[in-house]
Amino acid sequence: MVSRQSDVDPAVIETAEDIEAMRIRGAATIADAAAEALATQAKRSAATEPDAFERQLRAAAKTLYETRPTAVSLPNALRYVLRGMDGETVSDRRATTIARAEEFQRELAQAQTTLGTIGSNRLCDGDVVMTHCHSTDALACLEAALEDGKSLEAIVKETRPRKQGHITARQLREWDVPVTLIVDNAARRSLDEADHVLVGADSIAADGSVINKIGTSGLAVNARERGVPVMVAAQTIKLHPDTMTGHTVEIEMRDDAEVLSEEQRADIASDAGDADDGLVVENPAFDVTPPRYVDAIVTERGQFPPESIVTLMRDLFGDAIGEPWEP
Ligand SMILES: O=C(COP(=O)(O)O)[C@H](O)[C@H](O)COP(=O)(O)O
Repeated sequence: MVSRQSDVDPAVIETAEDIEAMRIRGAATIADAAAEALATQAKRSAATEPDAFERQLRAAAKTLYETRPTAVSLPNALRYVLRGMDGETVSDRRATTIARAEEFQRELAQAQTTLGTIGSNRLCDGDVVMTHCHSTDALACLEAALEDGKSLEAIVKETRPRKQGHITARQLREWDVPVTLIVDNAARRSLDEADHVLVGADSIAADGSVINKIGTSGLAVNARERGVPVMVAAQTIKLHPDTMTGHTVEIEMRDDAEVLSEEQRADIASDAGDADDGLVVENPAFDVTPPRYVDAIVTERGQFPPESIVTLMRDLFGDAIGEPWEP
């Protein structure tokens, strides 16, 4: 539940609720919405003192941060925008925060385009690409390849329980790419038809592990067994700075109802009735793919073997990592 602090603008609360309920979803889209929300807070703040203004912005960042735990693009976006807040007056702080949020959004879009061009080089005319979930970074690679005149086909995993594969299929059909939609369990069988597995990421750890939609790790293991290369498309905003100091990435556990409706539950537990506490639903939203199953991580800074991602992380983040809302 999104907490409602009195000094946080209703538009920020609404964005936080949309992220929590997955009306806004996908790591890059979440980051973009979070930056936008901080800009809105800055624009609408009625604070008359610079310190009060800053407190409001930090409270807004905390509200946004607490929505979903796994996509590091969210705290990275909040940190980036808040670091730009500067000046001795409210109006200076407002202007610098808004400018920084806009800069962030521009760079995010640019990074995705650049990454798409880099990733498209891995794809050849006539290739068949298997996708999982819906990733705008992964789609950017396909879009760039199509713009290059390559013809592609896609095998799109449905991606239970929320079926984000449908969003991917819709986008690919808009681009006129032939799509074969499969249930998740058909992936190993269909890998024989695929030239690449292409997925996005919510977070990438310092050791090159890829945290992405549940099912990615099984897909990657199967792909390795079938000899199909696994490509991860992820802007550097997906790199998780805390993991450099040994922290692990929290995997979001979502509501049972995404997996099992009340009606289905009652059907399974018909003999035991409502009191059946022997029926537990587990609904992890993400999993961790070890680096040895990933062939390349494609970022806007180039493509990397997963084991070398830590060097890029050090370049980008140094050692300065704190909670995003902390000065
Ligand atoms: O796992 C998901 C989305 O999960 P959810 O639907 O639970 O948010 C996507 O693969 C990544 O977020 C990358 O997406 P993008 O490349 O668009 O950042």
